Amino acid sequence: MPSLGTIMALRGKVALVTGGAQGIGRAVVQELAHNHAQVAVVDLNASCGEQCKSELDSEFGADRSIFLQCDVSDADALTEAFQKTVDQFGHLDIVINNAGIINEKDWEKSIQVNLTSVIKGTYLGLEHMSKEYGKAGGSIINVASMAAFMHCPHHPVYTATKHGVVGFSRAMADASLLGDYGVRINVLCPAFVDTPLLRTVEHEDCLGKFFKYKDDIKKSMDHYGLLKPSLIAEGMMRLITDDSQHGAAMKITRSEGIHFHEYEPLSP
Ligand SMILES: NC(=O)C1=CN([C@@H]2O[C@H](COP(=O)(O)OP(=O)(O)OC[C@H]3O[C@@H](n4cnc5c(N)ncnc54)[C@H](O)[C@@H]3O)[C@@H](O)[C@H]2O)C=CC1
Ligand SMILES: CC/C=C\C[C@H](O)/C=C/C=C\C=C\C=C\C(=O)[C@@H](O)C/C=C\CCC(=O)O
Repeated sequence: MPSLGTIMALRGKVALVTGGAQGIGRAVVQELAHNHAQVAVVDLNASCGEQCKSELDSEFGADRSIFLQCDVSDADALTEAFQKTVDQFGHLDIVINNAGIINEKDWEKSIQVNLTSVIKGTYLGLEHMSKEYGKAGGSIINVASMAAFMHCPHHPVYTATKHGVVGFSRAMADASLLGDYGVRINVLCPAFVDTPLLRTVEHEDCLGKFFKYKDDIKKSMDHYGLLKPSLIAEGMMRLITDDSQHGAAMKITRSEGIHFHEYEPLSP
């Protein structure tokens, strides 16, 4: 049952979630709609996106969401998705750059989706929310991973992209303070989560030369355990609704639950 405070915080708010049709993004979309936000589901997968939209319409009504098929690595398409969201709902308050892949074979694609698109999505979010553009402010959450605090030998480029997402997000949080953007920027770092992404480690096309380590990855998953997408959505809602959170790196693990990485403070 959503808290009254959360509903009050999100009623009338507009959120854009990339990779919102499945997995973690789908759980976040569900929680946002459940708390009376309007949601733009941005995803490459048309069938999953249409299914997601149909489910949201049935539960919350057709005016609660839109589905926009988009490859986030296509900068023009992502720009158009942001604009269509504002055209549909009138404004934008929350951006969640969540879409991500594991592909150590086409590692350039991994960088495009996991890092370049997060940077572009952050800048697009600022164009539609930052006071530097005459907008009303908002919140951006970028999705990294616990891989950002480790050196995973089985997926090194994925690991690099997630390290990059953390570093970029915290740097932009500091820039937002210095520039008085009025936009809070945080990063969410889950451990292993039970989603379709984990199935990609079964495919040589995704792990490439590291495919021979797939059993080691499974041992890691067994060791650290799998989280439910709903717990990640719970952490996401805290970052969205807690105005004191800015420049935070939220970690979510089986061992520690929802907690934060300790850093030096941002610029005074
Ligand atoms: N599943 C896990 O164990 C963990 C996942 N993460 C991160 O969480 C985020 C979401 O991952 P999951 O929900 O697990 O994955 P998922 O594969 O279940 O869902 C990802 C969604 O993103 C979409 N997507 C992929 N490439 C896209 C593109 N180029 N343009 C638009 N949409 C695209 C997919 O169609 C899918 O609907 C990713 O950034 C991932 O790196 C972080 C830590 C752990
Ligand atoms: C093939 C990759 C599959 C999924 C992608 C996912 O993003 C990768 C996660 C990689 C590592 C997960 C590590 C989980 C760690 C924990 O659960 C912690 O309890 C303990 C480990 C280290 C703590 C390091 C720290 O907190 O700084």
